[in-house]
Amino acid sequence: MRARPSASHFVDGRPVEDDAGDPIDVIYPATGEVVARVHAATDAVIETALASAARAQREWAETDPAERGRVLRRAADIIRTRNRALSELETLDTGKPLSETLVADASSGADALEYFGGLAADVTGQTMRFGQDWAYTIRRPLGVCVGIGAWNYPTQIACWKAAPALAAGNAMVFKPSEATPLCALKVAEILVEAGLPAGLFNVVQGRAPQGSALVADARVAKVSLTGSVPTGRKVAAIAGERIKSVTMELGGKSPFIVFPDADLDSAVSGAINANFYSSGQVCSNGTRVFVHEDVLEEFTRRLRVRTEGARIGDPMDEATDFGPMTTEAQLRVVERHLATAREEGATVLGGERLDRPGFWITPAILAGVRDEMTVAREEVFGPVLSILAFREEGEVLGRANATPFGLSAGVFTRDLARAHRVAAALEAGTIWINQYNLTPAGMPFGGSKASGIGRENARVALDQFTEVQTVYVGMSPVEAAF
Ligand SMILES: NC(=O)c1ccc[n+]([C@@H]2O[C@H](COP(=O)([O-])OP(=O)(O)OC[C@H]3O[C@@H](n4cnc5c(N)ncnc54)[C@H](O)[C@@H]3O)[C@@H](O)[C@H]2O)c1
Repeated sequence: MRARPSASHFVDGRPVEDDAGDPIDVIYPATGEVVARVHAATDAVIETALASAARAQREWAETDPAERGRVLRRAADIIRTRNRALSELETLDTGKPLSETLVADASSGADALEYFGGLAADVTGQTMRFGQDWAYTIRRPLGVCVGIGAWNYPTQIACWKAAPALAAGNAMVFKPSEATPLCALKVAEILVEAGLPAGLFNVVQGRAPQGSALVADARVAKVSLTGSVPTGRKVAAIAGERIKSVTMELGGKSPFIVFPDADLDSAVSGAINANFYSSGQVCSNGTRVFVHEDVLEEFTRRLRVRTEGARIGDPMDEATDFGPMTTEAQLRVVERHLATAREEGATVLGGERLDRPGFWITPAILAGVRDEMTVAREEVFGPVLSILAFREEGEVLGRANATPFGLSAGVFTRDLARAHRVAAALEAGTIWINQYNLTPAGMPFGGSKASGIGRENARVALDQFTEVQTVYVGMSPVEAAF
């Protein structure tokens, strides 16, 4: 199986190759086969991308916002008509099963393009009065923005960043993860096909050096990163030194709380989605599953039975619902965490390496996990669900919040007052009540504490790709002291 992009990069409206850059092999995680090869961007490619973005952005900012919106909505329509091919590419890039990618990747990208396409003509300022004088504000695009992606949702991440940036009149240079370089190239092609002028959305490949070169460039006004906390610290430091604004979508160790009155089957489904979807490679996953002592045994029993029913196999078979890890390195991280959890006293059910080519490990349920164990403190980013017992609401809230992360949280209960009381007390950017991991384009998504700065999606993302310019209007003669 081969994926063969027409070139490594997409710059100034067309595919661009420069094989002087370091090679990056694209590996299909289900088999370990090399399916394509791209090259990291050379300085020349980065220069062309930034120069074309800076040039194109000036005109785009002057374009009628309604026209900008039409381009994005046309791109959304094209993505939907090609959903199957794009989903197969996403599966090839990430190893996620087609049963997921057909519904959650290209279509989520299309949702964002459609949503921000609809909002493009509604970027408005305010007016305010000061006696006879008054002032008004204009929301202006920032200029050239850089997007840097993680490997778990390559199409979605590219679209979630491009859509608000472009709707607001910015240009973007996007660097996908080196592990999944293919999907963003398709997004770029489709945007141009939909009528996006050349230079407004460029894709350049590479690793940390290419990412940091983009962030450091004086022409870049803003950086939106999806990645780990350590990378976030580095990227925010480069941006901070140069006073650039940032959106940081980083990692998590989110709590998922099951009260004794919860609909237990629904809570089990929620926990499965919050831990095993995309083989657990989801930033917002609720990996610390706090279960009330009264329902602990029954919850664990149902969870085990359901998890044993997971159909693990060929990701291209639509009947499969659990695929491999995306990279061999991440598989090793998961194995290391499982070994440490065993040493620290957790009972590990599942989590077995499958004897076949590719990066396969079965879903793991860890029982008897305590707060101080490594697996309860560090992000694993794999199919590892930790069960922790609790007794009281106040106790579980304290434990849930005792983490440097603050991305997400989940609460399962039938008690309305408790659901909202607990949600209000949780230190997390996104909280689901009796649901988990749903992220419609109209809902702000992002983290607090070490999990991030800023939000993606919804109107707030548009605000964060613009800045406020204030104009004060004097209506009377000016007085002065002398
Ligand atoms: N909050 C969210 O929305 C969200 C979504 C998906 C993934 N994530 C997080 O992403 C992580 C997994 O993804 P990953 O392993 O690709 O993350 P990563 O931090 O290793 O890499 C992310 C991106 O940053 C680039 N990069 C690495 N070092 C850089 C540097 N010094 N300067 C500039 N760019 C640099 C990488 O090449 C890659 O494109 C997890 O921590 C996960 O929680 C967060």
